[in-house]
Amino acid sequence: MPTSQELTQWALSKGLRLNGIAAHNFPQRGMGIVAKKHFHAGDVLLSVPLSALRTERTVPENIRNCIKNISVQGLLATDLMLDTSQSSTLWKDSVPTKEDMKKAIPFMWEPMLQALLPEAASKLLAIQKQKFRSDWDSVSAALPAVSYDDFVYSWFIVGTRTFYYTHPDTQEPLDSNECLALVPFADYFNHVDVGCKVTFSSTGYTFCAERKIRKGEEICTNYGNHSNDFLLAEYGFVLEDNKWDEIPLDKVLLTLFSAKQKEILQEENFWGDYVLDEHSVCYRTQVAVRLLCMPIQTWRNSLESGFDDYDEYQGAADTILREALGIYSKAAYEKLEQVLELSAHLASPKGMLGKRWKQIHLLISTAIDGLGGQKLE
Ligand SMILES: C[S@@+](CC[C@H](N)C(=O)[O-])C[C@H]1O[C@@H](n2cnc3c(N)ncnc32)[C@H](O)[C@@H]1O
Repeated sequence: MPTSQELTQWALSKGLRLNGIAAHNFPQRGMGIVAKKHFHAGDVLLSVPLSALRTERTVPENIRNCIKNISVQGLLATDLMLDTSQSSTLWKDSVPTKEDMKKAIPFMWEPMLQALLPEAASKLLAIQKQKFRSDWDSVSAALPAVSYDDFVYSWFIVGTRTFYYTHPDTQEPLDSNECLALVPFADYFNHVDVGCKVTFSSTGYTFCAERKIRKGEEICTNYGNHSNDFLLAEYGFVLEDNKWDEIPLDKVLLTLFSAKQKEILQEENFWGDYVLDEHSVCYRTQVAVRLLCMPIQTWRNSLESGFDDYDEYQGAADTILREALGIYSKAAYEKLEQVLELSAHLASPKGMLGKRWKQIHLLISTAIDGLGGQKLE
């Protein structure tokens, strides 16, 4: 693993401007960025010129031309995998190893562990599998000597480290999933729910302090307002404190509605996408559940005038929610028990899955308590 000084020198040689920050190894999080001095809100921490980026256009033509129908992530991964240039060795040596990734990234887990993922993470995994399969088909057809294992590793190194990027010449981008760039050194920033300010312009990326930062503190960015299920599936970790966390409720709620009620909710655009966050169930959920306890015309009138949280139907709506959440809570508890039975040699996935199911169980229990229900085990 290169030293912090070596990485600083390497970054400077690529034209980056570091203002009192350095790469640093943090326990449980791998490489991150540390403040070497005090900062005030608004201070510039790091500037990265466009010339330092790895984008679709920096991939050598011989690679670009020989692979058909590949995503930008797949193309960057192929380039990274085949890159033996001296100038990127140091950065390549600083990113997590294949073994680290195998422990953290659910895509690389064995099916028995994948089956223990929460619903939202599992759905994301299914999408990844489809996207990866398509890229792998294209790469293996063009470059038959490439190893599957190496490509999976590179694909996730890219997936966990890219920033939103569009070339200055690009008009309106069609698909934001294809607007990607690797930003070496800046990709050492770890994630928090509210991170330092990142701006992208025609000259590159600028990272600024969003608050006072003390010397010695870790400085993080925000990869997006993601739930912990998203972070788990896409990045291989979950946050302890995450103001954006939420869990889907469709599985326990959709079955409660009759065909007629489903039709009404679909007509009014309130069918599905029900979620629970750390405060309460979402507005969509409240509206839909009211349909289960209100006369249809009263429900329609309320839809126009706005639902009053404390009207005469609140108690009935709470009872329905309490029962549905109770079922969810029991299922979460059973999953947690299954996770706790996993063998000790699976410590990393076991720890992460256990943490996530505990968080889910707590979210549900807190919501039930908020409805006046009994505290759950
Ligand atoms: C963009 S990289 C950040 C640098 C990375 N830590 C490294 O060692 O190179 C994203 C990866 O860092 C790790 N990471 C980022 N934020 C984290 C956090 N808050 N807690 C634990 N791991 C985190 C995850 O492994 C994630 O896939």
